[in-house]
Amino acid sequence: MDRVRPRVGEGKVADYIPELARVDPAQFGIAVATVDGGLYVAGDAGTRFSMQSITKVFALALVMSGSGGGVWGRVHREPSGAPFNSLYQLEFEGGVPRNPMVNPGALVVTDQLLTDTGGASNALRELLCAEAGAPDLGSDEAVARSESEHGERNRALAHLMADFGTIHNPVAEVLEHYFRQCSITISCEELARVGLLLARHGRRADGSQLLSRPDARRIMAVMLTCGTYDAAGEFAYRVGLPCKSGVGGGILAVVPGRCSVAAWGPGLDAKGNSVTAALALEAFTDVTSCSIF
Ligand SMILES: NC(=O)CC[C@H](N)C(=O)O
Repeated sequence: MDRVRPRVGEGKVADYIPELARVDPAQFGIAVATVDGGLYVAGDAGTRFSMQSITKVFALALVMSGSGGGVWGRVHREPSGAPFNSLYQLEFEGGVPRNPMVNPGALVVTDQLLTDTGGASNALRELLCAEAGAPDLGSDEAVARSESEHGERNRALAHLMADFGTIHNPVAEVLEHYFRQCSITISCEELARVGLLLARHGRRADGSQLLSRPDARRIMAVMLTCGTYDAAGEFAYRVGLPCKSGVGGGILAVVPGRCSVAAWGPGLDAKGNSVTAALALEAFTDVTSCSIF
């Protein structure tokens, strides 16, 4: 906390989704959940925030546990080196997104989830509720509406992919589910518990296996290389853990076999990653030496 406290309030809250711009930037929380049942919290770890792109990890987990490899024909697994909502790369590369952690890739995953389940955002909500031990997790309707009303870029990405044949379900339906998925709210404490799904190599809180061990490993590899967009190299250098960020200011990091760390501070840097959450994760690995390297 000492390294982060003087920086709380730094960065800029996401305002391209106007509802997110209403969040007080002077907040910070962190929670560490360990595979043996420990939970350590500091700051605003109990305050719920908009999960945003962190949901992309768990949508991918559901798709990999269901249709398995089906989605990989329509999305690559390479870092994009471009912003999460970039259009030019998508068109240049024939409508196949670079990875499932950027918006177009996540839209493909949502499309697959719709096909697999017929109700993508519900399946995801149910998974998150069960792993967090919080049955009341759900979408913030005002944020979902705000995303939809200001979602022209996501619409452009989805329509471009539909034109290339990458998206199979009706574009409006895919977007609706995607916006509802991104607007789910969660606290650091709850998110850290959800992250244990990966720390336990795919085993759920109830002891059942959602993902095979190799698939859990693959998802963490995608998080490490793509989870923080065009800052993934910087995160690997500074933090050294698989991470996934969201424009709500949350970042989830996983230490395989040991623990899951959720940090949150609403102020973002220019690449859309939380300034204080990144600092906190860097301090965490510096102090604990809990890194995969
Ligand atoms: N990086 C993010 O968290 C982006 C998610 C956001 N809902 C969007 O689609 O733009």
